[in-house]
Amino acid sequence: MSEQSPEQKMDNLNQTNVSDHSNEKEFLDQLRHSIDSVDCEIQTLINNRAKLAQQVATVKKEHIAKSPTAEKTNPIFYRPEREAQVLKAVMARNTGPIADEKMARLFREIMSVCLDLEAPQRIAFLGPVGTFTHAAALKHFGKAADTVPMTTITDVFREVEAGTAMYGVVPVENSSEGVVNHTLDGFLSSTLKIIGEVELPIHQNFLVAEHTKLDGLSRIYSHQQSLAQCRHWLDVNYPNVERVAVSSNGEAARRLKNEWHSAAIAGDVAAAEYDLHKLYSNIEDNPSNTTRFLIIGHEAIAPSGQDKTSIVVSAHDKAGALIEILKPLSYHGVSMTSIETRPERPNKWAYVFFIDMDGHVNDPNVSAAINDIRPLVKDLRVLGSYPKAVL
Ligand SMILES: O=C(O)C(=O)C[C@]1(C(=O)O)C=C[C@@H](O)C=C1
Repeated sequence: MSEQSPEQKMDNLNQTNVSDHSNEKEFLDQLRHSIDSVDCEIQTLINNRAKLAQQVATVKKEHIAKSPTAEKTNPIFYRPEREAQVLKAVMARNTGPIADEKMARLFREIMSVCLDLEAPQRIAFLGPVGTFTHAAALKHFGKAADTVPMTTITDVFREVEAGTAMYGVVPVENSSEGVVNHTLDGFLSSTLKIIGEVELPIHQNFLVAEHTKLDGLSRIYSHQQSLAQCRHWLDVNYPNVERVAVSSNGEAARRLKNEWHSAAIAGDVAAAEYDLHKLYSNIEDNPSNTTRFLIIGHEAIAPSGQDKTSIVVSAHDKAGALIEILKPLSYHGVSMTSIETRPERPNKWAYVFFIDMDGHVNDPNVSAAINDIRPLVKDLRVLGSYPKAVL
């Protein structure tokens, strides 16, 4: 009899049901044996994929070596547009039973390891360890990246500008709290580009340590914003326990190490990082609360097929200036996805507008709209075109 293909073996097992087997243990052994052989194949295939990524790395290095001396730079291994395409393709062809997004997360980690083989990536993020920005960095780059906490948003910009970190991750807006001014202002004094975005649903957990005495809780630590996001839940469940605002959720989680009478409110990454137990999950009053983060770096990113472009413009101080700026977008059929205003320091009463639009700066309608805006403003800078968040 000819050897069965892995697919045929799977079909046979799927068609058998437990009750057909007089010996349950025998069936379990058979299933586990099949899992072992599938694992073997997956492992070989992942290593094959990694070898291909290593070859891609060689091509990238050779390309730089062949370029004229004046243009010689370090090869760029991280390609966000390609990663976005890979993840979208994974989701599009997925047939289950694993959900599309969960399958894409598995591939996210495989690509993270492949990129690490090409060249380890050092990523600065607004720390400390265990914050939602840390979670965003891991979600975007995967766990193989070397993520390094920074104390302030300015430090993240500096670290990337200096080249000590290749990329940075900073929060830019929260669906209930609004924009993060420090991040927008960071772009006014930096030449760094936006090379990607991450959206993270903000889910809060009620965390305790192994040594916590639940009947003696006297303090709940968290960042002020997180305490506010869980106010109703706390009023119902712990109305008489003191709420203590600390500098970050990561710091709240860290404090439980030495205190038996305290709990913390923080996300999954903090729970894992400080080995805490999730007594209650998803305790936020608004379950659709989401934070958006930006990835900052030096390079311009090629189109992925589903991109966003961010610009910052410094408007003339005259009536109707903003209306004039927006007209070319509508004329060229470019859809604006957000606009934020910030004071243009040091000039008193002058403003800059941060505008996000659909499309890549290489798209003819986007570049035509930007070219038409230029003569209408004092200054215009394209902050970057980058793939829309996939996961
Ligand atoms: O396609 C590339 O340029 C690769 O380096 C390969 C690969 C991958 O593993 O698929 C790895 C890293 C890049 O960020 C994008 C994709």
